[in-house]
Amino acid sequence: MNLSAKASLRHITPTFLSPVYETLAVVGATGAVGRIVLEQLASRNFPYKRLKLLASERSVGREIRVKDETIKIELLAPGAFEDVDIVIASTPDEVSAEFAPYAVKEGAVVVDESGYWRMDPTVPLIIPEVNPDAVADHQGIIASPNCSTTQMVVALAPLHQAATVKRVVVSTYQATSGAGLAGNVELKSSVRQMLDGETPSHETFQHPIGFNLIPQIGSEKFEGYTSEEMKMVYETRKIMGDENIQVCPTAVRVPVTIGHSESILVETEKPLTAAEATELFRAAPGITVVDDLGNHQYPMPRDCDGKDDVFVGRIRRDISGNGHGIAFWCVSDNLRKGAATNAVQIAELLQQSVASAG
Ligand SMILES: NC(=O)C1=CN([C@@H]2O[C@H](COP(=O)(O)OP(=O)(O)OC[C@H]3O[C@@H](n4cnc5c(N)ncnc54)[C@H](OP(=O)(O)O)[C@@H]3O)[C@@H](O)[C@H]2O)C=CC1
Ligand SMILES: N[C@@H](CC(=O)OP(=O)(O)O)C(=O)O
Repeated sequence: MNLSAKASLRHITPTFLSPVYETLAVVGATGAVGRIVLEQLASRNFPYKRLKLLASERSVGREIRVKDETIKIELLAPGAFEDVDIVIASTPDEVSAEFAPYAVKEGAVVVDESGYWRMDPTVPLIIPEVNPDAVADHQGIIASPNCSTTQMVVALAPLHQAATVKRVVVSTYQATSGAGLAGNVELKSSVRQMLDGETPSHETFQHPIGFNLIPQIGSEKFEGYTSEEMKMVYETRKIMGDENIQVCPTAVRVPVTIGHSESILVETEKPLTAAEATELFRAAPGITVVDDLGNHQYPMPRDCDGKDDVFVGRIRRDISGNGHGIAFWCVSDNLRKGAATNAVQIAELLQQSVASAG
């Protein structure tokens, strides 16, 4: 797909679509990502005739207001998808592993935010700005990538298309909401306990997160890299369709509630100047460039909270390398482009592919 075709994706809104999928189910509707999915469905005017909300037995019967409708949460269980066409799911991996197969058997297509299905060879892993055509290959389940991977790949895609990405060194600064609703609760209580002179407790994170940085996200996975870091390696190659891309990640949890930040050094086969890279970022869908160091302008998590784009700044040449490196900083709202927005955009692509096939 060329950049101008991709640029048109920026303008995709489903408002012109009729609801080819009539019943939409949002699974995990009570969670950090699920809540934003509901917000996105309303703000993007996603077409459906009926909306069903599902979660665990802890939430059954709770009422959630979506647009001008009040909807009761139902139990996620076999049989729940008999009348459902499309599902947007944000549940823990093990929940997704169990329910997605029966949802597909019951006739639904599942867009899944969890990590469970992403590397399954039968499951497309999609960022609509990067590999929208892969949606046609689905066999019932489509995966949305890891949040740190998504924002990095949105930024790398235009550079890859113009100059072929060979190697990436990335350090992440990941918000506590990456660990779900419990993550932000723990950040606030940790800060409060420390300000009160108490010993901070911790459960969601490996260490107290208040006034701290934790260089571990996920569990130990491969040669000293964590599961979160290896997702950035494997998922990047799958989405970009290039097994030769080398990624060296360090993932760090920081005491910020919303917005993952990344410091990225990318080496390309064809050399790029900082000005050329900046132009490529500016022309790419889903990216906003904020880059004026002299006037203290660069992306920061507080400014990206609630926004759908990936924000890129501090774009500069790698002064340590051989002219093939570009360094930059990128930030996105992990609950939006890193999760809910990307999933809703995938569902929009599905609507369009079904509408144009029919
Ligand atoms: N937070 C982020 O930045 C990102 C998250 N993701 C992925 O999205 C998924 C959800 O994450 P997040 O929203 O942060 O997590 P939360 O913990 O905030 O929410 C989890 C949701 O899953 C539901 N759930 C949990 N167990 C069950 C069960 N047994 N049956 C039915 N529903 C269940 C919960 O329902 P209930 O309220 O009833 O317990 C809740 O709605 C995870 O797979 C995560 O890896 C992906 C990208 C980014
Ligand atoms: N693990 C990420 C968020 C996330 O949920 O990722 P995944 O969907 O790959 O488990 C974080 O904690 O910031």
